[in-house]
Parts: sequence; C-alpha cells; structure tokens
Amino acid sequence: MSVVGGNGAAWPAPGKLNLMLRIVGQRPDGYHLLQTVFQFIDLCDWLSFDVNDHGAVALANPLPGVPAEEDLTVRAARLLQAETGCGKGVTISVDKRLPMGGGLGGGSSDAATTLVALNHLWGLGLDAGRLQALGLGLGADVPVFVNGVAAWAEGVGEVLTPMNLPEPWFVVMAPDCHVATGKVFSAPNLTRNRVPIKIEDFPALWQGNDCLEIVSQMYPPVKAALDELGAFSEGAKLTGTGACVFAAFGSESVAEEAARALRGRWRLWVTKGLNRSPLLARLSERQGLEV
Ligand SMILES: C[C@@](CO)(OP(=O)(O)O)[C@H](O)COP(=O)(O)OP(=O)(O)OC[C@H]1O[C@@H](n2ccc(N)nc2=O)[C@H](O)[C@@H]1O
Ligand SMILES: Nc1ncnc2c1ncn2[C@@H]1O[C@H](COP(=O)(O)OP(=O)(O)O)[C@@H](O)[C@H]1O
Repeated sequence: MSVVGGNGAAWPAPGKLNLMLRIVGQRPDGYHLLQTVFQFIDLCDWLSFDVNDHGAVALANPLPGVPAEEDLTVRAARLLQAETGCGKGVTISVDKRLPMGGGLGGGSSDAATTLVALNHLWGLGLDAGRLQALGLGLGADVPVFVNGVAAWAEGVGEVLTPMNLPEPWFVVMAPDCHVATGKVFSAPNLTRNRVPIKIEDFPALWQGNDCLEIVSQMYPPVKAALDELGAFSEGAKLTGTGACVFAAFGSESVAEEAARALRGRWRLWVTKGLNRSPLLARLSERQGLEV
C-alpha cells in the first residue's frame, strides 16, 4: 500500500555545519563532551517512503559500502517499530546528495528524517522529545536534526539551546579523503580539556574547532582545502571532524565568485545557512494536507 506522502513526495534531510567545536571533557565511557554550534544548510539528501502493511523494512537503493542492516534509515525505522509495536513497514529510497563521512551529518540527518516522517506516516504520535531520545541511540547528531532548529549543543550534542544566527552563504568543499571520527577522537594529542564557555561567548570569544589541528596533520587534503579556501575568506573552518571545510560569505554572488575559482580542482557546493530545517516545513505541509 502506498500512502499520501509515500512515493513521489520526498522529505528533505539537510546537512549541518559545526560553526565551532570545543572539547570540554570526556564521559566515563570515553565519549567526548562537546560544546558546538549547529546550523543547517540547504544542501539536502531527499528521502521517499513507500509504506506497507506487512512490516518489512527495505531499501530501494542501498548505499555503496553500507550494508542495509547498518544503514541509519533502516535502523531508525526498525527502532520505531520496536519502540511502538507498529506492524507497518516501509521501503525507503534515498537520493544521496551529501558527501558521506564528510562531517555534514548526512547519515544522522537521514536517520532523523526517517524518524520524523515515519512517526507521521505510520501515525505513531510520538512527541519530538521522544523522537530525539530515540535518535540519540543512533548517533550524537540525530537529536538536532529531529529538533530542526539551529542550536548551541552540549553533552555529546544532545543538550540543545536554540540559536538565532546570521544565515550566510557558504562555500563547502569536500577534500578527497574520508576522516574516521573515532580515529580523531582517539588521537593522543587532541585537546580534550577546554574550559567551557557560555553561549553568548560565540562567536566573539571562540569560533575554532578543536579537531582542526589533528585532522590537518592526519589528512593533508584537508589542510590543502583549508589553505585554498582560506585565500578567499578570513575564516575557513572544519565541520565536525571533517573532512569537509567551509567558509561564510556575505552574498550568494561573492560565494559563487570564490567557488568559480576553486571548482574543477575541488568538489564543492554553494549553499545557504538555515536556522530552521526544511524538514519542519515538510512535516507541517504534510500535516496540513492530511487534516
Ligand atoms: C563530531 C561530530 C560533531 O557534530 O560530528 P561528525 O564530524 O561526525 O559529523 C559528532 O559529534 C560525531 O558524533 P557521532 O555521529 O555519534 O560519532 P560517531 O561517528 O558515531 O563516532 C565514532 C566514534 O568517535 C568517538 N566519539 C564520537 C563522538 C564524541 N562526542 N566523542 C567520541 O569520543 C567514539 O569513540 C565513537 O565511537
Ligand atoms: N543513510 C546513511 N547515509 C550516510 N552514511 C550512512 C548512512 N547509514 C549509515 N551510514 C554510515 O555512517 C558513516 C558516516 O556518515 P555521514 O553521516 O555521512 O558522515 P559524518 O558523520 O562524517 O557527517 C558513513 O561512512 C556510513 O558508513
């Protein structure tokens, strides 16, 4: 069975940028405690959901190198079934636009969009807080994508305070390498004991990323991307643990100008910063259509 909002009605899963990232400690289980600022970008994966009544969860087009059982969308759908006893199933298709393992959070965002969309399409009625708590079990970045609002984040990224940030145009570049998040967080010389700062200290007091030095040393293409983009903007930054780097520009045309000079040698996008995830608008639109 296909429901309204099934085939042909895609749901966005936007990327995110970490506008700063500070490591302020470690939990007993080894996970690092962060302070970070998340903003969404208008570069999105697009997900479609074809609901069925027999409970099977499947992928229409599995991602290369990711076994279906490990795909975060499949895991999110199964988690919802296990939590609620829902007997419905779904075939999920993902139009993948976000580079994988690039620090743009595509996997987490796909998981969040799956939680939000299936909660609606399966008629589960879970509230946003419950969905965020479920999402945290899939990845530290999932809650902010479920919440859908640019945020100051603490803990491992799950304690969220909404932020109203400028929404500049960004050039985002994906160096040709895959950064392993676990490898960065286990580097012996990573700074992991910064004094916590306050939300109002961003951006004046600190807008760095504590992973940048290690990642630049370990991955020369990231260093090269930072240097090249840095020539067009004062502050080229690393998002999360990378590999993507980004810089903010005052207008689309100035961002495009920088992009033109870099395109050809680098995989890159010109994309707008967003304080509100397009997922929220999609959900409201669906809810409006079905009342
Ligand atoms: C650093 C951030 C910032 O947004 O983003 P990305 O660069 O991955 O997008 C995230 O917190 C990434 O969180 P998450 O998505 O859960 O990371 P994973 O890839 O699952 O982490 C791989 C491994 O890194 C270590 N890890 C991860 C997050 C964290 N706060 N402390 C850690 O020590 C853990 O050993 C974990 O098993
Ligand atoms: N739907 C998915 N999209 C992307 N990656 C996924 C997905 N499901 C599982 N993964 C796994 O998660 C890893 C991290 O993905 P991604 O979120 O794109 O990177 P990052 O956390 O660096 O932003 C991928 O390398 C892949 O193995």
